[in-house]
Amino acid sequence: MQSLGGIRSWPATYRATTASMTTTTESMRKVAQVVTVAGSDSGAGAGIQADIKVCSARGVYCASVITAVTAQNTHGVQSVHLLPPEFVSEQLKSVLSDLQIDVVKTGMLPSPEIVDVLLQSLSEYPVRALVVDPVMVSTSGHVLAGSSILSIFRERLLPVADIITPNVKEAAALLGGGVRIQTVAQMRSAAKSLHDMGPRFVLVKGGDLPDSSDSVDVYFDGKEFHELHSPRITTRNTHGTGCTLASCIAAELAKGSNMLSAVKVAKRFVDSALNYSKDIVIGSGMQGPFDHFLRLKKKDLRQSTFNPDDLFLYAVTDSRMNKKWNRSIVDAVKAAIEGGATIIQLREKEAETREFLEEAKSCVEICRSNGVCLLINDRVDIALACDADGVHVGQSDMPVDLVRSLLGPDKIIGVSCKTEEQAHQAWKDGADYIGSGGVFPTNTKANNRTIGLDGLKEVCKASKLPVVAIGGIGISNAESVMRIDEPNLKGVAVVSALFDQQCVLTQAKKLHKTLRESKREQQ
Ligand SMILES: Nc1ncnc2c1ncn2[C@@H]1O[C@H](COP(=O)(O)OP(=O)(O)OP(=O)(O)O)[C@@H](O)[C@H]1O
Ligand SMILES: Cc1ncc(CO)c(N)n1
Ligand SMILES: [Mg+2]
Repeated sequence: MQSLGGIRSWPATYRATTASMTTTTESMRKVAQVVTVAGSDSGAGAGIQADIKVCSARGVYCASVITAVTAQNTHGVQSVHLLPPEFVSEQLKSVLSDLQIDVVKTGMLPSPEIVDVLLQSLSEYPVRALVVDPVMVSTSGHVLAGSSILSIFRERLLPVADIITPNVKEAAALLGGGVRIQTVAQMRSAAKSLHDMGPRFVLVKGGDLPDSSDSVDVYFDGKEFHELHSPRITTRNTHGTGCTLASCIAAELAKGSNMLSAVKVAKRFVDSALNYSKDIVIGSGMQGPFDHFLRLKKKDLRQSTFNPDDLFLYAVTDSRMNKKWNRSIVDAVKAAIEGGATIIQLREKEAETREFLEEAKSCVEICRSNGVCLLINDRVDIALACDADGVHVGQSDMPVDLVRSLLGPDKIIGVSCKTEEQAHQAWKDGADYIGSGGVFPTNTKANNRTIGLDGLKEVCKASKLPVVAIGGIGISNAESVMRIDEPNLKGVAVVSALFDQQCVLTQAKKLHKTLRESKREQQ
C-alpha cells in the first residue's frame, strides 16, 4: 500500500494545488487547516459539529466533508442517512483542490464505498497527516459504521493513517477474533497488534474502560508505550469526547506539533473541557455535550450590555483610603452599592496580586447579585481572572485597542481623556466611555493636570462616547458639574467623596440625592 506522504515528509513546503489557486503575497498569512470527513450530529455534541468547534477553539480552520447525517440528541441516535459516495467525493474534491489542507481527520465513515472515495482523493491530493478516529458505535449503542467497513479499514485505511484513535470497543472490533479489552495491560497489547496493521501511531482510549478511577489512554509509537492518565471526571456530559480528542490531535498537527505533544495537548484539552462542563445541562438524556470554548457558563445578560446611564454615580475605590478607615474593599463596595452607586471600579494601585484577585472575585459576586457592573483599573489580568465586567485604563496604560483584543467584544472599556484628540482616539479604538478630568484639583492623583469645567465641556463636545466627570468631585460641587449640560455627560466618578469618609453609605446616599436633584432641574 502506497503511503500518503503523511507527517513522514515534514517539513513540507505547501503545494500549489491547482492552477486557479489564489496567489499569496508575503503580507497574507497561511493559517493551519484541517478537514474533517465525518458525520453530522444534529445535537452538535459529536461528529462534524464537535470537530469544527475543537479546531476553532484551538485556532485552526476546519473544513467539513459530510459522510452521513444523523438525527441524534442526548438520548441517542434516532436515525442515520448516508450520503452517496459520489457526493462525498465531490465534497472532498471541492475542499482538497482549493483549501491548503494540512491534516485530514476522519470520523464516521459508514460504508466501504465512502472509505474508497476518501482513499482515492487522498492519493490525488496528499496531505501532511491523516488522523483516523475509527468511529463505529455511539456511546448510546447505536451502530454508526457496521462490520462491512472492517476489511477496508484493516487493509487500506489503517496502513496509510498517521494515527488511529479507537476506544476499547473499536480496538477490539478492528482486531477481531473475540478480543476483549478490559484492563490497561490489554489496551497495551491491543495497541501493539493494531500498530502491526500499519498506522504509524496508535492511541487506544480508555474513557469507557470499566472500573477505573483514572481515565487512561495508551499511546504506542512502534517502540515505546506512554500511558496518559487523568482523573476520571464524574459527569453525564461526555458525548463527543472521542471526536474532540481526534480533532484536537489533528489541529495540533496542523500547527506543526509532533505526534506525542499533539496527543498530550489533546488529552489535556478534553480534560479541561469536561471539567469545566461537568455540571452544565443541555438536553434531558444520559449523554450531554460539553463546552469546547469554556464560555457557556460565563454568559450572563448583564455582561453583554453596557448602559451609559450606569455612569450616573461611579464609585472608584482607593486602597490607601480603605486602609486609613480600616475597612476592606469588599465592605467599601457593599456600602457604596447600598448607597446608590451605579457602577464600581477597583483602583488598587498598591495591592498584591494574589490578595487583590481574591478581593476582586468577592466584589464581582456582590456587584453581580446587585446588578451593578464592576470594572478593574488598569489590570487586564485581574479583570480576566475574576471575570469582571471591564477595565478602565489611563493614557499611559495598555492601549484601548489591545485591551479590547484581550477582553473580547462584550466587556466594558473606559479610558481617561483630557483632550479632544484623546477623545477621538478612544472612539476609534473601541472604548465604551470616557472618564474626563481632573475637573477640580484633587489629592487622589499626584501631578494630575486639572482641566476644569471648561476642559470637561470640550471633551464632551468632541466625544461620540458617553462621558463621566472625575477629579475632586463631591457633594458640594457635583451640581456645578452636571450643570454644564452636555447631553453625553452621564454622571460623576468619585473617590474621596465616598471612601475618605467615616460612613461610605451615608455619603453615597447624599451624593446620589444631589445628583438626582440636579438631573431633575435640567429636565
Ligand atoms: N469521564 C471522563 N473523565 C476524563 N476523561 C474522559 C472521561 N471520559 C472520556 N475521557 C477521555 O476522553 C477521551 C475520549 O475517550 P473515549 O474512550 O470516551 O472515546 P469515545 O468512546 O470514542 O468517545 P465518544 O463518546 O465520543 O464516542 C479520552 O482521552 C478519554 O480518556
Ligand atoms: C455523527 C457522529 N459521529 C461520531 C460519533 C461518536 O461520538 C457520534 N455519536 N455521532
Ligand atoms: Mg466514550
